[in-house]
Amino acid sequence: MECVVGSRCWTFTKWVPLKASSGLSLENGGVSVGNGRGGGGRMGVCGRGRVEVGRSGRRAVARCSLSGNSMQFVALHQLSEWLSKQGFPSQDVKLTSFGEEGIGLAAGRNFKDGETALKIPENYTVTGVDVVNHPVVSAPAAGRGDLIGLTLWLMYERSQGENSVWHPYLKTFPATTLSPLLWSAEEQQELLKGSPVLEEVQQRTAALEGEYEDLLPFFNKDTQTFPEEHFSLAAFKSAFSMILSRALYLPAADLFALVPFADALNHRADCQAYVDYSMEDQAVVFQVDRSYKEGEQVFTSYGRERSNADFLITYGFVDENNAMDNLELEVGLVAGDRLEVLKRQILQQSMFDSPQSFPLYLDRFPTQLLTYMRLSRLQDPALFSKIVFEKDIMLDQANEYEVLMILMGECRSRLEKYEGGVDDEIRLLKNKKLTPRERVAAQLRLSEKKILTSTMTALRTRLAPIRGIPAKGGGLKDPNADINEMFDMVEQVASAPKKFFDSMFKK
Ligand SMILES: C[S@@+](CC[C@H](N)C(=O)[O-])C[C@H]1O[C@@H](n2cnc3c(N)ncnc32)[C@H](O)[C@@H]1O
Repeated sequence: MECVVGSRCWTFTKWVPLKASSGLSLENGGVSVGNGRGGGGRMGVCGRGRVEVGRSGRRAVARCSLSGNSMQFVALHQLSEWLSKQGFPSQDVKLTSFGEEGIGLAAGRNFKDGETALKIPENYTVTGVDVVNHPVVSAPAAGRGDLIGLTLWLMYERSQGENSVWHPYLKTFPATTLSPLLWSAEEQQELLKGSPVLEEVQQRTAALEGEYEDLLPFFNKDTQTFPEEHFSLAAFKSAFSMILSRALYLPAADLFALVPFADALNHRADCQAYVDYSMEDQAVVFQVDRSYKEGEQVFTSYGRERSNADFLITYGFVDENNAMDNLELEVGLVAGDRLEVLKRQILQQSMFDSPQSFPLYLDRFPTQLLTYMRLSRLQDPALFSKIVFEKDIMLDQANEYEVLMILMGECRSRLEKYEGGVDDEIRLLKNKKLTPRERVAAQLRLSEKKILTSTMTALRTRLAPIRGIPAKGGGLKDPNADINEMFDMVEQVASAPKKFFDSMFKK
């Protein structure tokens, strides 16, 4: 079977014949397939019914009670056994339970930076090709995206229970994810109140429900093949969020794939290594980007430029160490500006639009955002020549003051949409009784509020000398006394910024 994806072609020899076990080993809480090289490292069974997984590198790995996790433990064992029988090649990593992050991969030996930790032949993966060739789901999946195709595949294979050839693999998937796509409308409203992600979650939920509506005629036509129990809206959403969190996008093949072992890799913010397809090896491969000691959890990156909102929707977690976490700020030219045509030309030359989005990070925002705003508020065409998007050049003080105050007003009005401030979220997160959904939502709100408050601090620092706020060792004369009063009002009065700047910020 051939699958042509652009210029890249993936040829599949589907499902390999059963082979004798190539040496399954089940070691001290970690499960590996193959020759079992590596031993148990620092992991060890401690006492009756407890698997202690000790400190693993930089991360403390949770202790897991065998009684609590025994089903998962057995499932991992069965997966390894099954893969071995299928001739799945030996890997130098072990499927292991890692507490909060769920199952992950532990190094089965010491790794040096750049070494290959995973090489999984393509015939052990599930992709769009399997969906197209599937006797049941190929029809409803036709013309839909890869993710929906894989969702239908998962729903069907799940509905087959132990009769599915994939049962040992599917059994190791977590029961659910914390993606807000699975929350009720009320939970979305309540837990994401104030966050810009709420609208996105609502839109995506509606799109998902629309997709299901579209599929219903297929399901209703043959309720024996598609029983309500396994093909309900809830089952569809659950399968979709599972695929969203597990299917790996393989850039070199330009497709999504379910890949045993590789889809157990957890994300770490400072990691750059990612899973990809190797044409040469006809396999899915993963090279580590640092050294690991045997037993340490091996990490991947789920994407370097992704916000926490994106992580929450896709994977159901918020990464507190995400240096690329950001909030988008959309700005535009002022409607009715007499210099609009000229300004538009200047924007176009630098490949900017109106409206245009810019990211606000915890510790920075782009110089281009300030330049854009300076241009948008400028009324003296003689200063146009000073506009350089990559450089932080103040055009004149009044313009600078206006721009900084507009940004300040926008941050303030966005903060006011949430309930409580940063401290309230920190306090809330100390409450051990929070549900997992409440916890991830509070983590997200906290990360967003922090971005807004730190942006406001940065703006105040820029504003201080312009406003004539005394610096250490001497007073500054206020050069903007005449407009100060007006902007003070803008910063203080909650409703004023919105009214005043509505034309600037396109919602
Ligand atoms: C591709 S799967 C990885 C395997 C998964 N841990 C499991 O138990 O099957 C992605 C899921 O792992 C979890 N995960 C991965 N990285 C994480 C992290 N840094 N923090 C919290 N959860 C993480 C999330 O639940 C996410 O939806």
